[in-house]
Amino acid sequence: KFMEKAASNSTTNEWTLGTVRDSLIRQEDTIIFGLIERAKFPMNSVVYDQSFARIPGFGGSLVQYIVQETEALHAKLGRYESPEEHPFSDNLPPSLIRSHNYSQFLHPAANNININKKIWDIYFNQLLPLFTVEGEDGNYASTAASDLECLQALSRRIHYGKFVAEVKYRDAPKDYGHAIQAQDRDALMKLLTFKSVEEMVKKRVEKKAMLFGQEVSLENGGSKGKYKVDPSLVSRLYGEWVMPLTKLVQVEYLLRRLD
Ligand SMILES: O=C(O)C(=O)C[C@]1(C(=O)O)C=C[C@@H](O)C=C1
Repeated sequence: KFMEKAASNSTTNEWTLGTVRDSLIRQEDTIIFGLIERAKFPMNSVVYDQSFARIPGFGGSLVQYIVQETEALHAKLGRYESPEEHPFSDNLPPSLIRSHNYSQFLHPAANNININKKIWDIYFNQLLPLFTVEGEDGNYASTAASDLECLQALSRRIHYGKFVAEVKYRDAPKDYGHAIQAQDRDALMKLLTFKSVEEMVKKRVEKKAMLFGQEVSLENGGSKGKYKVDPSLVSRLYGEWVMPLTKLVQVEYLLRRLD
């Protein structure tokens, strides 16, 4: 019994509910800084207009182009071999470098879960109009690059649900096992939800948005309640989209956990 425990600990010692939550907390910073950077630019809606781009040999918009080309470059350096990374593009080139020996913490079914299409739609149709002001300033490439940063940060955070789910499964394999065998989404959702944690997350990201997005001045007083992104919007972003999607990834993963 003891040996069994020691052996299982040695393969999982870096992954606990505490360490995966620490990573989610750190990723909040990346997401909020990304939004602050994007909010520097107005909407620049031509970036999303397929008929504006007219790039020879490419039918899509400027943002589709920068995503496709950047992901192709990153794929060549093995970015999407990491279990924490998920591309938005299909048909990426293979990695040109020696593979890193990533720890086999997740069940192999994790490889088949990628909800980036959903993240893409929500980001462009619902989030962007909330975080940017109307208008055009011509900084199209910077705008598109900044969208890609936001998309990557959101995607990484949301798909991190796979790690959260695996930790939770290992902590309570019997409870989860029953719900998985029954393929009961609602029961899984109930098991993995911690309302009090969600409330804390929403409060913390709001506070971070205040701190990171304040005007810094050497004169007394400093920030006069003017923030680079609206802190209550960041809290809403988490409550309405980021956490629900992270939970969706957890459910999708758990449903396949015993395959
Ligand atoms: O911290 C957890 O337990 C998670 O599953 C992560 C998370 C989140 O997305 O932040 C999602 C579901 C829980 O209800 C609480 C928080």
